[in-house]
Order: sequence, then C-alpha cells, then structure tokens
Amino acid sequence: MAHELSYTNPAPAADTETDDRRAAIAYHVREILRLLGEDPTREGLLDTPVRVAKMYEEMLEGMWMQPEDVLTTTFAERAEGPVIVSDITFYSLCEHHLVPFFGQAHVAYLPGDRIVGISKVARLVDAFSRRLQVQERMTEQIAQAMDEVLRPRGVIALVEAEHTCMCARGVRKPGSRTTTLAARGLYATDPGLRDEFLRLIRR
Ligand SMILES: Nc1nc2c(ncn2[C@@H]2O[C@H](COP(=O)(O)OP(=O)(O)OP(=O)(O)O)[C@@H](O)[C@H]2O)c(=O)[nH]1
Repeated sequence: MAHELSYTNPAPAADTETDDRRAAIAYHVREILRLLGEDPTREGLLDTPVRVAKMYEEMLEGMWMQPEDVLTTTFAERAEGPVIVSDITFYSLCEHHLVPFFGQAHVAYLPGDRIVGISKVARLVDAFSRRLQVQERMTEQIAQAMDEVLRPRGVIALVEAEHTCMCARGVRKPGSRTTTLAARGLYATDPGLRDEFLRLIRR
C-alpha cells in the first residue's frame, strides 16, 4: 500500500512536548513494572522508567528524519558502474512486539548525473531502521527514497536481519535470518545487474 512507503512523519516535537512525552511514557512503564509484580521504587528500578522513555526516543529517532534531509551532500560526477555500500549495521524495532531486529543492509545504485556522499547512504538506513518497522517496508523505503531523491539509473537494497521476536521468544529459533530485497530502475529489470550486485556483496 502506498501509505506504507510514506516518509511523512510528525515534525520534531518542541522541547516541552518532548519532556511531557518522556514523563508520560515513564509513568506508563512504571505501571507496567507494577503490573509485573515488581516494586518500581526499589533502587535498581528507580530510574528505569525514564531510561526506557529515553531509549525509545533514541531507537525511534528516524521517525523525525526525512530522507531528503539525509541524502544532502551530492556531487556532479558521472560513474558508469555501480556504487555499493555494504554491511551497514542497523538496529530496528519490530512493530509487532516492540523488540529489536538487527542486521546488515547492502545498498547499490547506478548514479545518474550525481553521486551521493557514501555516509549519507548509511544515514538513510538509520533514518528508516530507527522507527517501528517491518523488514519488508524498511527495505522498500530505502530503495524508494534513493530512487526519488537521487534519481539514479537503478537502485537495489538487500537487508539481512535477525528478529529477536523469533529468536528470544515465540517460535524460539536463534540464528534464523530473514532476507529482503527491493529494486528500482535498471536493477528491477536487468537480472545481470542483480547477479553482479549479489556477487559483489558475496551473497
Ligand atoms: N513479515 C514480517 N513479519 C514480522 C516481522 N517482524 C515480526 N514479524 C512477524 O509478525 C507476526 C505476528 O504474529 P502474531 O501471530 O500476531 O503474533 P504472535 O502470537 O506473537 O506470533 P509468534 O511470533 O509466532 O509467537 C509473527 O509471525 C512475527 O514473526 C517483519 O519484519 N516482517
């Protein structure tokens, strides 16, 4: 569905809103601790609710990042071959269980008239991983944003991840990995380019 790829997120909250939100989340975490039979006033748990609130702010900071603000530094260069940024480690938060999934993203593009600063590709992965996510949507969003902002001849994103909701709980299959792939432009139509990409990232 189109809206799933939307990058339109709330604008960053004002400081007072951030403070209010942090206090409200901490309040609810304290209640969860109580419901779990814990004593939230004991020393080890005293600061936990605020820590958890800050953790969500950090792990979800991509919610307030727009791809066009991330893919900022570009240079007028023509490169015939692909640019591949591989093994970009990311941590995301599964929207079904609110536990992490993490792994590596590999992104390649065939530049149009401009190349992008390579660190910006890793920043883009952060912008989409640090949200409540599913792996398929995250992969599509990376490819889509590269395509829309940079207008390359082609782009491909491959994400490999371990989901703690599958490893530490539920079906309990540690070590299982999920791979997702999204392609646009020439990478969507030319199997040879896909094969080259997979060979160059050694998968
Ligand atoms: N496709 C996809 N599924 C995901 C992702 N993250 C978590 N899931 C799955 O979301 C599903 C949620 O299933 P439910 O049956 O509603 O939840 P559950 O009872 O906790 O399921 P189990 O994990 O099988 O115990 C599970 O199959 C998860 O493995 C993801 O990124 N992509």
